[in-house]
Amino acid sequence: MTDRRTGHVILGINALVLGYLPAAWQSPLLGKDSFVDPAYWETIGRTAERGTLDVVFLADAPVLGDPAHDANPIRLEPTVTWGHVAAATQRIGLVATASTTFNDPFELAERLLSWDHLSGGRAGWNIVTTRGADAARNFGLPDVPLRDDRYDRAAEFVDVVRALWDSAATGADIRHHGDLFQLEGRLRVPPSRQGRPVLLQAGGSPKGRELAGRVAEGVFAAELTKDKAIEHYRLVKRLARGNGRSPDDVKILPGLLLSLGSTEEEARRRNDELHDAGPAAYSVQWLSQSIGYDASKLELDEPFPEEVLAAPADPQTFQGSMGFRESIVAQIRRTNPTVREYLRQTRSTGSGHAGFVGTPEQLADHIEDWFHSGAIDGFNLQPDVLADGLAVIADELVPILRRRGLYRHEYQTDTLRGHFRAAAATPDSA
Ligand SMILES: Cc1cc2nc3c(=O)[nH]c(=O)nc-3n(C[C@H](O)[C@H](O)[C@H](O)COP(=O)(O)O)c2cc1C
Repeated sequence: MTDRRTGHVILGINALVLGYLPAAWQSPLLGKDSFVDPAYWETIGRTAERGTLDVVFLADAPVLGDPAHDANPIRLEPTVTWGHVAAATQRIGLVATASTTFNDPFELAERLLSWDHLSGGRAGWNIVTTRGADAARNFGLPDVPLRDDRYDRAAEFVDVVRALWDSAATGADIRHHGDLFQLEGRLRVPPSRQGRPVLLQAGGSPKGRELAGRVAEGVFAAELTKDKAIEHYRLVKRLARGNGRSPDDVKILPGLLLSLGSTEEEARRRNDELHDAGPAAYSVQWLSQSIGYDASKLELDEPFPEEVLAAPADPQTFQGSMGFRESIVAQIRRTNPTVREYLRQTRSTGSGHAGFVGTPEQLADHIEDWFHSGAIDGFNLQPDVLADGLAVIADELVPILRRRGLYRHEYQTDTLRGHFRAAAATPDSA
């Protein structure tokens, strides 16, 4: 029996530009330039705000994506996109992903705090270390640094950024002489309405979770099953406590891939049509880059060989996300499907992120179940096509959650940090 929590869930939207499925661009609601159209992005912000959602989020990497497994290979830089949307909205939180491997802490601290000012205190930074050699080559490197080196840099990078944000408040220079960064000085940007941007983290390896426990106020996670999500939830809350923080200081927001319809059949038909309209090899390519093995070489009507599921020989050099890989392998081990069955089932169960195909009422049931089970503080929802999927969330899902006492009727707070703090407390069981 789970203890019934009081308070509301957190609802984010991981915009993924046009939607999480590669065929999203074919929607009749979109033009060929929607992804660079200011009006498209204003509509995303305003629709999310109409639903009193907490935050819109942009995952990102500083590289042209591979359309074989990236549904949105071309995209604008997130802080610029959300800078524009901030001017068209008043309450919705705005989270941009930025790499600690391919940025400079002073420049990023200044850019994020400036944007936080102009958004009225609604900015958040999703901390990632970036995966894949393609991004590295854009910065003159043959490959990304080893995973632990990336996270050692991330840890020091974040400390420098936070010290610089402190200097904005104290007016005192910082003198940082660390292993990776040396700087003396202070920011020229004053503190924002919420003081400083909210810190989020995405990355499920041990060092990723360690960083989350120490500094993150939000964790964008990949959890395919409720029991693994509960495990992850309790781990990060424990890590926060271990760093002298309240478990309420960090909110856990797994991603959820969505295809919604007015009936389950309609939702399934929409999901199938979008998958069928996309590249046939997309699911195989996504799986291959997630587990670090060319899945097209596997026997379709056989289960996954153990050597494919076993942990990467060297996690330091594994090019994907350990967080995604672990969630996929746990999902496969649960039902031991053939490769063909797995690729088919991922249409509804998701791969990397959990999937959901159904009605807004059924989605509210799912959210309520995971929330009261202590598996989440909210979800980072990822519609198959944003152009219409986001409106269903704002206009149909939110009213259902409100009737159940699970969501705000109107904004009571006006900063992103305020939205997070207004959400339900961590259950005692966590
Ligand atoms: C839910 C989730 C979302 C992620 N989003 C991004 C992203 O937008 N950009 C990025 O470069 N890495 C992203 N990552 C990967 C990591 O943040 C990071 O890049 C790192 O290199 C690999 O993370 P991990 O091995 O700790 O999972 C994501 C990972 C997870 C689990």
